Amino acid sequence: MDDIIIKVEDLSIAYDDKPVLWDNDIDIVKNSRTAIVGPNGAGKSTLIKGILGLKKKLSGKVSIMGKDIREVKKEIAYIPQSSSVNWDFPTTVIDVVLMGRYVHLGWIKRPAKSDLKLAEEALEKIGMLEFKDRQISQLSGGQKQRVFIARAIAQDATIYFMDEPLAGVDNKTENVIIDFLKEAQKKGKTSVVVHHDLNTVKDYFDHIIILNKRVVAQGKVEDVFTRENLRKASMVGDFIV
Ligand SMILES: Nc1ncnc2c1ncn2[C@@H]1O[C@H](COP(=O)(O)OP(=O)(O)OP(=O)(O)O)[C@@H](O)[C@H]1O
Repeated sequence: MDDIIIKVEDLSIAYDDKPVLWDNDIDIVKNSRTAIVGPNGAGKSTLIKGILGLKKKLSGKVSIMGKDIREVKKEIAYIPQSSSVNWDFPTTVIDVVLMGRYVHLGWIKRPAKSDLKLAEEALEKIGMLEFKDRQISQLSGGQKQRVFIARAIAQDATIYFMDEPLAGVDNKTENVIIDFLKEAQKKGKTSVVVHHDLNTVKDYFDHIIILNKRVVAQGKVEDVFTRENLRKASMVGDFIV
């Protein structure tokens, strides 16, 4: 039996009385690289927000590492959809990465030299150290996404949630992100990633949740990533599994 790190029971979420997730039971396997796939409007972002307690539930229960989200916040890194972030906010690259350290700071709430060192190392890892004093508004889409990855690296979380981190990024950034996910897995971490490109699912992930308001299938990529399940989620298109 696989170890379950996130357990979702009976989760339903609605916007203005319109249900977007309905009665979902989901198990996320510890130390997996799990993709969430589904057509536009399937509720993928809403599922992540529901798990993280950022959206009010109509019903349901979520436990992470056997606990309520409020007790395990330090262990969780969340990279939201790039388009939902206000990139005009006046702040520098290094300050964004340092935010990853804030969950670890005590009541004084000021990053120490060691935090700065970790933030710089994270930027170095993703090839962005030379941009550390730049305003985030002055970065390309791929560079912005890499800064978010650096923030997640600096946080040193146990579970990484990413909402379409590969949307609109260049090849180099895509490789940086996938290398990060694979390296994190080697260190025992778990990642849960909203993903659009069905052609790369098999290379990038080992587990998958196929969603269309309800979970159509979940499990190992090799077992459930089938044409039949994609069809059930209305998302085969011209894709051949
Ligand atoms: N703040 C909101 N208020 C009202 N409706 C919303 C809100 N956010 C999302 N929705 C609706 O909920 C449904 C699910 O949205 P969600 O963003 O979770 O889907 P998704 O699967 O992530 O979609 P995409 O692949 O297009 O990003 C959609 O019909 C969307 O229009």
